Amino acid sequence: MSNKLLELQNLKTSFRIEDKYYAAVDDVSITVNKNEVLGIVGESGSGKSALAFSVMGLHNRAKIEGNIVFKGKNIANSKPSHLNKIRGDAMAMIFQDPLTALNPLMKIGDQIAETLILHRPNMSNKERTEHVIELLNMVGIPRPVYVYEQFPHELSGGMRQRVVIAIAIANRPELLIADEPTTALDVTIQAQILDLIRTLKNEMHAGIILITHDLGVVAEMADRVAVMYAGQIVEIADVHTLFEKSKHPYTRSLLNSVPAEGQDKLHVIQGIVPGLKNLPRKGCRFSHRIPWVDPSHHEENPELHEVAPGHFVRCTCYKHFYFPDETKEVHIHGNPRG
Ligand SMILES: Nc1ncnc2c1ncn2[C@@H]1O[C@H](COP(=O)(O)OP(=O)(O)OP(=O)(O)O)[C@@H](O)[C@H]1O
Repeated sequence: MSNKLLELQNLKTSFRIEDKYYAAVDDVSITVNKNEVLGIVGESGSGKSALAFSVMGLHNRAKIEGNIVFKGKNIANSKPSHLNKIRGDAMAMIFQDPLTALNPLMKIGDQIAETLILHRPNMSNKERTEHVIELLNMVGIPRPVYVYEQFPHELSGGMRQRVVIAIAIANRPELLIADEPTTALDVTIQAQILDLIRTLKNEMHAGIILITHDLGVVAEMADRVAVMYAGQIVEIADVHTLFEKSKHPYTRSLLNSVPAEGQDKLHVIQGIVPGLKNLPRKGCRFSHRIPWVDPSHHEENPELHEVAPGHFVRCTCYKHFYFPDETKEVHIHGNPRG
């Protein structure tokens, strides 16, 4: 039996700005397997959330092209009635900001019960209440019977995020998308929430897409990592390879901008991901951030190249990339850490 849970085939998500559509996710093809955490990293504006919302069918006015194959069925552009059956059931999402994800006027327990009423209508009231308490217990909320009756504003940020997770896992989703699930939390709470997500993978064997700009989180949690830049995947590999043998200049600059043990120098590449209207659509999208690399080293139509089994890199410029304060000779034959 196939282990494949989700397959994005040439996914393109475009938003209308004034009178034209601009792709925020541009020709992305990736797979998420059961019992696997796929990390998606990239700077703000690289298209991570647009990708997640596309999978969940949460874009109202975007144009979606390509296929989103979930458990063998293409759900791209499915009717809302069909998506409503899957969302919160076989597929669920943990949002970045628990305050906006929760209804401020509804008791915690009732908010969790709501998703059970929707997807498991045959559950008795008693069974449902018991299940909600069990879920609150599972996500590590102390005094669950008491918390059932509380409102979101009465809980701390970490506890609220646990409630959001309880809602997401209420129906034992097979695919869980976590979009920056710990960004709003302090470091100790962050570690607890990540532990919880790890437990979910181990106990429920779910496939998890973990979106973050925090490379430390990815290193700790992911099995495979996709690096996004300007709407495209620029590199994808298993987590070990990505951290030890990354090749794409963007990945290398992401890794090199974080202080690491034994590293005496940080290489920060200037600039930001351009806005949608100004995104370069031709050639290597990262080229304007690395102007010292000879233009002839970029491909005209950069493709993902499989440089080792399961390790893909976009644009052959990686072969010629070096940081300005390194010597060219050391790097021209590959990554010094590789
Ligand atoms: N509904 C929308 N309409 C128009 N443009 C949008 C819309 N949603 C996102 N965008 C644009 O699409 C691009 C990708 O945004 P997205 O939110 O997916 O990035 P991201 O990588 O998730 O960033 P962050 O880490 O800040 O959440 C950005 O340029 C953003 O401004």
